[in-house]
Amino acid sequence: MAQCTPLILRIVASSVSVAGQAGKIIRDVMKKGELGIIDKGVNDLQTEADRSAQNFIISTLTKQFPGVTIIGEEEPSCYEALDNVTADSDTSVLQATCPPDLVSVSEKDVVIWVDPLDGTSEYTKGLLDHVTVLIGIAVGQRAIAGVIHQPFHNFKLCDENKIGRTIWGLQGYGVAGFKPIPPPPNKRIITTTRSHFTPEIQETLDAMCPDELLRVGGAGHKVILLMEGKAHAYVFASPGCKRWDTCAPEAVLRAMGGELTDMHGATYDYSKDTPHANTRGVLATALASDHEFYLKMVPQKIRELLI
Ligand SMILES: Nc1ncnc2c1ncn2[C@@H]1O[C@H](COP(=O)(O)O)[C@@H](O)[C@H]1OP(=O)(O)O
Ligand SMILES: [Mg+2]
Ligand SMILES: [Mg+2]
Ligand SMILES: [Mg+2]
Repeated sequence: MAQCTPLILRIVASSVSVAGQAGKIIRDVMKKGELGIIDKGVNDLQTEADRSAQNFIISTLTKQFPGVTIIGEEEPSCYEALDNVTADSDTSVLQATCPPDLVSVSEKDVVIWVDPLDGTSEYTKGLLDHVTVLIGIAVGQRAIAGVIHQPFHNFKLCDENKIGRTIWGLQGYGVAGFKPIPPPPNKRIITTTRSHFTPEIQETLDAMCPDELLRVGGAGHKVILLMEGKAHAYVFASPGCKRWDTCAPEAVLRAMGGELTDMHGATYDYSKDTPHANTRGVLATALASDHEFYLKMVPQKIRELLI
């Protein structure tokens, strides 16, 4: 790969390739049927697919970008250096024009947030469309690029070449791998958690009076629903999500023209020493111009709880 290609494009190109390969690891574990489920806490599972996919992603990216900080969801005990990893890059990303303000970013400025398998609870239940691989790229405090790979997209076609899709986005460039569709006007469709529902989420949704509610798993999957025009807003008035759940979705959504913030309207910090928990919840909208409208409907009591 030409070293004159800006670092940020090289990281996105490698992340696109690595996410697709991690998706195959996730499908192979499901095919084998031995999920190796471990309980990490309350309503918080890990499987062999989470472990193996993270090991592969971090081994590969570390080898290519040794000066970049990489933070993954699963514990470092799951990470072993793999000698035989292939260091591919997606050539279409390398051909993209780098936004001028990102041309001279260096390795020490970058943090990569890895969620090797988002939607683990749904994965263990066979709700395979809800699963994504998330690789988010931050420069300083800001999520500026992201890759969302959906390993079981078109799974029913049974043709290995047509299974899975990868969407990537870069601030100042836009999104690729997918043609975004605007949500229907004059409607209020909200997507929220399937497996981490709480009375506070219910109270927030009641205040927002949606025409339709889509309860599905995964932060990546819900942002895909926003991009597909199937929902207007993603509402999670609860503290369970972490930075690796939102870094890639936030960057991709914003590159499309949407927005993702906490429930107070502030952006999360993605620098390397930041806390991992998204304690102030998540609010995402397909159209950034709608964001304020949804923010205003969050009950004061819920805002005070999410600090
Ligand atoms: N209470 C929680 N504990 C652990 N992870 C959570 C919790 N709430 C949300 N998450 C993470 O955020 C994602 C989106 O949440 P939800 O599907 O409930 O809307 C989940 O798939 C899970 O990521 P992961 O599957 O990677 O562990
Ligand atoms: Mg998890
Ligand atoms: Mg996750
Ligand atoms: Mg995960």
